[in-house]
Amino acid sequence: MSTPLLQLQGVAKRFTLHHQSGAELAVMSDASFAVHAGECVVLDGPSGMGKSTLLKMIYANYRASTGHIAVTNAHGHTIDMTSATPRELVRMRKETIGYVSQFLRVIPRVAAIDVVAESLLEDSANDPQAVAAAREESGRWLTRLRIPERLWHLPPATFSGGEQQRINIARNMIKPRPLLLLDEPTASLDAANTDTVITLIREAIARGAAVVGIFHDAEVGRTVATRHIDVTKFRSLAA
Ligand SMILES: Nc1ncnc2c1ncn2[C@@H]1O[C@H](COP(=O)(O)OP(=O)(O)OP(=O)(O)O)[C@@H](O)[C@H]1O
Repeated sequence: MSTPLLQLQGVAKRFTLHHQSGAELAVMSDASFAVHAGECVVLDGPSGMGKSTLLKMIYANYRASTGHIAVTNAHGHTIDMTSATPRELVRMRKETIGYVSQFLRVIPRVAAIDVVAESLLEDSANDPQAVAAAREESGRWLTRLRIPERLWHLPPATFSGGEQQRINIARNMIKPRPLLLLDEPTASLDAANTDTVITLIREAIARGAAVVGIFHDAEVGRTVATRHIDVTKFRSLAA
């Protein structure tokens, strides 16, 4: 079988609770699995079991306490996200890993169309044609996700929860990166937009992306999953 895009080996996470005299909270131990191109792995398990923590460790927002998280980058090289340098992490996030977090981290005073286009604008080197193409592509994503045109030139800070979630999805999916992490991407969406996001995820899988997702709505998870992993099995080892 081909090299996995993502491989976790013996990943554990313990939080040190500084406001509780440094007590340790063991959330996960010995998480080991691989995800290949064209797969959509859905993480299952009750609330508080560590699903979001696992995505944050893959994206290296949280540092794994032990273990290795190997991600094959856009150039075919493997980077261990547990020991990558800050420079490598920036590059991995730019080129290789898309991450739709639960909440949009709003960039003050930047219009929605440019918030969505940011990764393409960064690649444009200020070439006017490339900048125009990036904004056009952003407009297509905004249209697809039913963001009314009157909002495109406003900063998303005051948008509704569902609008912000759709901006976050567009912003992180507009550039077709090889690995896509999705943390409850449909949690605030109505049925029509949920269907659109399901279609977008299927398109990402069809182009060969590896997807790892958490879905509040189990039915949505079942619809997009090519495989399920119950994180409880990683939790039961943590004591
Ligand atoms: N930064 C942190 N500091 C301390 N504890 C944390 C931190 N982040 C997460 N935790 C704890 O880790 C555990 C797992 O949290 P996590 O958010 O990963 O669960 P989850 O399975 O995604 O839950 P949900 O389905 O409710 O979103 C929880 O007990 C949580 O309180």
